[in-house]
Amino acid sequence: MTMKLEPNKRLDVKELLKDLENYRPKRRGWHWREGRDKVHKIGDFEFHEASESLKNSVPLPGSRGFGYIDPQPDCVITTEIASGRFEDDVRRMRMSAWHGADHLMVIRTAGQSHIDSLLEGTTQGIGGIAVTRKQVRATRKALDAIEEEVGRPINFHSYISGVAGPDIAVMFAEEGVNGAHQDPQYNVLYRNVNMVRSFVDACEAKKIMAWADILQIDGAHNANATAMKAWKVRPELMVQHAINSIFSRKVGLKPENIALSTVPPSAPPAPCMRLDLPYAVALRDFFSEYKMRAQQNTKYMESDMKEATVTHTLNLVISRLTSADIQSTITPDEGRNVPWHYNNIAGTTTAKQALNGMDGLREMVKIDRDGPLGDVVRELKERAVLFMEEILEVGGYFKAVEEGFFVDSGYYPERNGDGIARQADGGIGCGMLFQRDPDYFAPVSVHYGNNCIPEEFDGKASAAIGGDTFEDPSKIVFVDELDEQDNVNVRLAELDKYYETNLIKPEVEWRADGIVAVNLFLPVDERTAEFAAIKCGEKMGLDEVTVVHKLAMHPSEGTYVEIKGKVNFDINVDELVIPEKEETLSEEEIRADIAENPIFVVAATVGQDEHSVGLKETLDIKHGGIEKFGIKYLYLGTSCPVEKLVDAAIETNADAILASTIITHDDVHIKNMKKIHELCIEKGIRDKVILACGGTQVTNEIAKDSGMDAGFGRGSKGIDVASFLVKFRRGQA
Ligand SMILES: Cc1ncc(COP(=O)(O)O)c(/C=N/CC[C@H](N)C(=O)O)c1O
Repeated sequence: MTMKLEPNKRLDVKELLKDLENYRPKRRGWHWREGRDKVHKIGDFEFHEASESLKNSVPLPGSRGFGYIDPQPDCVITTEIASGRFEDDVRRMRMSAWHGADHLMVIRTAGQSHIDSLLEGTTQGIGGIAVTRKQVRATRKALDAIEEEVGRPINFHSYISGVAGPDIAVMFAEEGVNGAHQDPQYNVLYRNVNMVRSFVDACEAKKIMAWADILQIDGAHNANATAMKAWKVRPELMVQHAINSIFSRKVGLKPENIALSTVPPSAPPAPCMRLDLPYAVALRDFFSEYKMRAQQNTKYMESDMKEATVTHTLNLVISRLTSADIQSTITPDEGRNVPWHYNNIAGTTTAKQALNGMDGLREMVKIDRDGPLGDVVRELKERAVLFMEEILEVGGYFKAVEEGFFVDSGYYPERNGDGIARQADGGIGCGMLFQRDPDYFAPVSVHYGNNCIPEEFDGKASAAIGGDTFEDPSKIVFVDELDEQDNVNVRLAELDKYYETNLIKPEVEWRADGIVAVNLFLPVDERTAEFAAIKCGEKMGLDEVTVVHKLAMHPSEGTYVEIKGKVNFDINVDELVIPEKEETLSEEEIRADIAENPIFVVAATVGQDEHSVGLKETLDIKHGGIEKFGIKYLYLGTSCPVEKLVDAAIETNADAILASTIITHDDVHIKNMKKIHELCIEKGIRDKVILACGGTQVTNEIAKDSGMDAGFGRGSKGIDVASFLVKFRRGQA
C-alpha cells in the first residue's frame, strides 16, 4: 500500500489515488525532530540547535562553500500549501520536504468553516483547498512516501474549526492528521459562529485531538492580522492564548501538544524589534509550559518579496533570541496571490538559512531584562492581567465578547470601541444546542462529558456497536467522489497530456498552468511603467498579462515591475538538444596521465576583473585545484591584459591558457574570450594551446562560441578542469 518514491522520478498522482479506500495511516500524533538536544558535527562545524540530517535534501545554494552541508534546525519548519488542487499540492509538498519543511499545513477553501458537515470527494478549492476525507487520505499517503524519501517524519496539518469542528476532528483522528488549529475564539471572532456552540463543540473536538495525539495550534495570531495596529493588541493576544490553553488543558490536551500561535505584531519600517521582542519574552514568561509556534506576521506583507523576506528574517531573529518549537513560514508572495511552488520553498529556506546562521545565538547574546525591555515586558504582562480581570468583572468571556473587548484597536486598557462584538444569542449555529437527556448515551470510545453507558457494556461505550471507527477503521465510510464534474479524475483527464509524457509547460501553482513571471525595469514613472510592462508581456507573446508587483526606483527616472502571464506553448523534452554532460576522469587517472605527460598552464583573471577566488580555487592544491593532480601553472594575477596572458603562454611554451572572467557588463567576458582566441591565431599558437575560460556567467556553450575549447561555470572545480585538459589532449573532449 505504501508508495515508493524515486528521487529521479516525479510523483505519480494516478498511483497515489489507487486503492485509497483501503489506505490506513501509518501512525498517529505529532512528531518533533530527532536529536534536538545534542551537538551535531556537520562538515567543519558544530551545531548546538540542530536536529538529525535528512537522507535526501536540497542544501542552500551557499552550501557550495561548505561542502554542501544541509544542517536541519532543531525546530519543526512549516510551509502552508493550498493551491486549490491537492494533486498539485502533494508535488509541492515533496519539493518543500526536500528543502527542509516537516510540517505541511493545508489551509481550507474559503468559507469551509461555515459548512456544517464533512465535504466528500476532491472538489477543487478556492484560495485554499476543500479539506475532504479523500484529499486528507491521499495527502497523508503521499506524505508517507515523501517522509521515507527525505528520511524524516512529516506532520500533516489542517484546521478544526467552524460549525463542523467536531466532525472534522473525528475525520482527522481517523485519517492520521498530525496537527490542527483549534481555537473556539477563532470561530467567534472571525467566523461569527455562535460562541456557546463554539465552546461546546471545542470540548468535543479537543477531546478527540487529545486521543489522536494531534498537536493544537491556537488562533491568537488572527488578532494580529485583523487589528488596525497589531502591536496594540499585544496584551489581548496573551489573554487569548490563556483562554484557549487553559480550556484545552481542562478538556484533556497535554501541555506539550498545546502550541501558542505567536506572530511578531509589527514589521519595519516600525522599530519592530523594540515592539516585538519584549512581547515575545513576556509571552514565554507566562506560558513556559506550552510550545511556541512562531510565524511571520502576514499583516504587513505587500507584493515586494524581498521586503517580506527581510521581515521574515527579523522574525526569525526573535525566534532564535527567545524560543520556537515550530517555525511556521509564510511564502514571500503571500501579499500577491495564492502562493506559487517556488515561493513555498523560498519561505522554507529563509527559515532554514536564518536558523542555521543563528545557531547558538543565545550562548552569546543575552536578553537584558534590566534595560527598557524589562519595563515593556512587565507592562505588557500587567495590561494582560488587567484585561483578564476585567473579563471576570463584566461577567466572563461571553459577556466580554458581547461588549466588543476583543480586537479593539486601543492599547488595553485604552479602548477605541472598534472591537469585534458578537452576541451570545447570535451567530451561525445559534440555538442549535440541546441539553443532553439524563440518560444520554453515545456508543463511542472518545467523548466529552456525561455519557450514561449501560451496565452491560462494562464502561466501554463503543461495545454497544462492536467498536467504533477509532477502534475498527473498516467501519469508516469512504466516499470517493460526489460531484461528477468537480473532481480530481476530471482534472487529471483534462491535463492527461502533461502527465507521464514528454510535454511540459511552465507552471507556478498547477501542472501546465503555463504561468511565467518576468521582471523588468522601465525608465518611466510608475503609472506609465505599469501599462508599458503589460504591453511588453503581450509583445513577448504572453496571455493574460498582469502586474504582480511594481516599485518606483524614482518618481520619473524609472520603475521596477514584475508581471505574470501565460505562455501558449508546451515543450517537448525529446526535441531538446542537451549536450552530453562531461564525465570527469578519476583523480588517479588524471594524476597518472599528468605524471607521464606533464601539462603546464598559464592562468589569470583577465581584463579589468579583480575577482580571484574562483580561479585560485581552481588552481591551488588547498581547494583541490589542478595543482593537486600534478599540473604546474604560472598565475598572472588579476586584471591581466589578454595580450600579457597570451605572451606568457608563448614564453613558457604553455600547453593551456586558463582565463577567469566574472564581470559580464557589456558582454566583456565574451569579448575577452574572443580576443584570446584571435590573439593565439595571430601569434600562430592556436593549434598548440588549449583555451579554457571560467566564470559564474560562463557556460561551455558560450565559451566554445567565443573560440575557447571549454568553459567552466558556477560550481566547477579543479578536477573538472584537470580532467578536461587530459581528455582534450587525448582528443576525447
Ligand atoms: C485558529 C484557526 N482556525 C481555523 C482557521 C482556518 O479556518 P477557515 O477554514 O475558516 O479559514 C485558521 C486560519 N488561520 C490561517 C492560517 C495561518 N496562516 C496560520 O498558519 O496560523 C485559524 O487560525
